[in-house]
Amino acid sequence: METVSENRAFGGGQGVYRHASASTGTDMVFSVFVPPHEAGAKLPVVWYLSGLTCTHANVTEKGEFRAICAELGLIFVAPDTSPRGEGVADDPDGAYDFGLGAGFYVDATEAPFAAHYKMWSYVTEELPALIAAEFPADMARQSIMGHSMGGHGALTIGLTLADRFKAVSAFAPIVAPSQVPWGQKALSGYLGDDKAAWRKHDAVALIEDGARVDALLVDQGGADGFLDKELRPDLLRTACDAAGIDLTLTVRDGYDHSYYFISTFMADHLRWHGERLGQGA
Ligand SMILES: N[C@@H](CCC(=O)N[C@@H](CS)C(=O)NCC(=O)O)C(=O)O
Repeated sequence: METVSENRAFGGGQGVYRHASASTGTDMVFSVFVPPHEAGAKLPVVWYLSGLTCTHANVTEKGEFRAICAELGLIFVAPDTSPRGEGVADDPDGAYDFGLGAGFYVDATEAPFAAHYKMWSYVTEELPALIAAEFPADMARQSIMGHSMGGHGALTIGLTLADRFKAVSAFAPIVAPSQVPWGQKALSGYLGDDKAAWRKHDAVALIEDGARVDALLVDQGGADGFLDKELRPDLLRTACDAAGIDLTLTVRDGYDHSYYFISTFMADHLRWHGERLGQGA
């Protein structure tokens, strides 16, 4: 692992790191905030998965998570959203919603994407092992959150690995990719036409098929331009109600899809995670 940058922040350290990923077969960059802590202490880990077009940098620079993570003693990890570099296939038209910056947190099975687009394995296996080895992380206390495509990632990973994550939350998530244009394009492109494979990467379908968590926290901007066509939190509401999952879904009037929205509600989400990770209110 190579250090790209390290900066003192809120008494802790904000780092950006690069490593050669066996999952993707590319170099991958991620960021980690380590709050101030006593020597030898192990701290819980909050995973943040980003949305379309993002790298680790968007939330790292605009997410406003550090003060609350320092207060609560939470490590905050932000991976990239796709493999990148020479030989990595992109959307044939260079569109923003598929290919580079749009890995959708799946292990692709379709050529040419299967060669490098292994974001599920990267985020659920390889990067956690690296975090456990290199940072003062208590891997028995992890939680996951994300935005938009990253909200989809947080929900699907949190529902699938429910024993691993003590809290799952999302900002403006894609909740049912099988039913919306962004998701249909991505899942068909990465996984092919087998809809059974899609269901493992669709939060609403996972819940319909029996996946369970005790509770979910979702905030959604009421003025988000993607709300009705791509995000559809109503579908998550229906699925959670039918399954008995305690979903706290709040539509925030006037807020859009941007980091102005995310940063406004970041502290609320991290406090909710902190309570469930044993780090106080
Ligand atoms: N308007 C964007 C659509 C994609 C978008 O809104 N991406 C969201 C995640 S789905 C984001 O976080 N963008 C980066 C940022 O706001 O910093 C574009 O066309 O690039």
